Amino acid sequence: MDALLEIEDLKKYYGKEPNQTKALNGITFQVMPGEFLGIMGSSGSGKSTLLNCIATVIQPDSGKIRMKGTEIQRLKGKKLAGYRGKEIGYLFQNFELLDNLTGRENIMVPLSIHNISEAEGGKRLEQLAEYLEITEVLDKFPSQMSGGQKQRLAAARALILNPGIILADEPTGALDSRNAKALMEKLAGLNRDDKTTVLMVTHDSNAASYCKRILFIQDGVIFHELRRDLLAETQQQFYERILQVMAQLGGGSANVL
Ligand SMILES: Nc1ncnc2c1ncn2[C@@H]1O[C@H](COP(=O)(O)OP(=O)(O)OP(=O)(O)O)[C@@H](O)[C@H]1O
Repeated sequence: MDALLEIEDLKKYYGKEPNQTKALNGITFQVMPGEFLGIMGSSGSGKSTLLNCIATVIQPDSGKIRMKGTEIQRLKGKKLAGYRGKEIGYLFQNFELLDNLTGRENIMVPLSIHNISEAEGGKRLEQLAEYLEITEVLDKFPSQMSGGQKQRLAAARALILNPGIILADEPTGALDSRNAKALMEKLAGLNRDDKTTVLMVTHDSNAASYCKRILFIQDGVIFHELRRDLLAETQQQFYERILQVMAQLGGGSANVL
């Protein structure tokens, strides 16, 4: 099977010597179609920089990012807009909903940007709303919703155009544990049943235990990988392995595992 997303020797340095930060210092990995991949690491390890490079929010200094074989740094104009809007769905920590639009209108934003009619997108909207349990807030404004409802609504917006991959940056960061669990169960369900590919950055070991594979990054490089044994390992056992790696993070990659 061909990889959906390929990251090859990605580097991004901020500032100049002697005060340079090597946020990404040669990161290489692949995301296969249907994967649920987590990226973990302590604060400042380069996680958001990585996601922002994939989302084309920032340009890496060197290395390659390929989506379905196409090098995204070469995309321009319509093709770049198509990649940003249709190939990736972005889920942010702080929801990033538009306060003066209703839930339904927020989910429709990507449709109108890409000139897709309400009739065409409406059916998927209703299905997503039902699955994500947000039907009752579709006509409310974000200020009238709970944090969990806002994030599930943001997930519907990220999914409305059926993107190749969901990029989630600390999606449970602003949620209490009950809402975090509800969101992760929905994302895991979409991954399992619809084969939605998810790449998620998180600090939260509980959220990470829903992933099938986790890359741990430290000082801009990958220093460890965990893969869940889906047949022999419970989610709780995987969670405990994640905690073991996290406990050693911050102690320097040389003495880990
Ligand atoms: N625009 C910038 N200018 C200078 N340094 C930056 C910039 N953005 C990030 N950095 C530095 O690059 C490193 C990686 O930052 P990044 O935000 O990618 O880490 P992170 O793992 O996402 O952290 P957190 O978990 O705290 O969000 C950090 O040392 C950070 O201070």
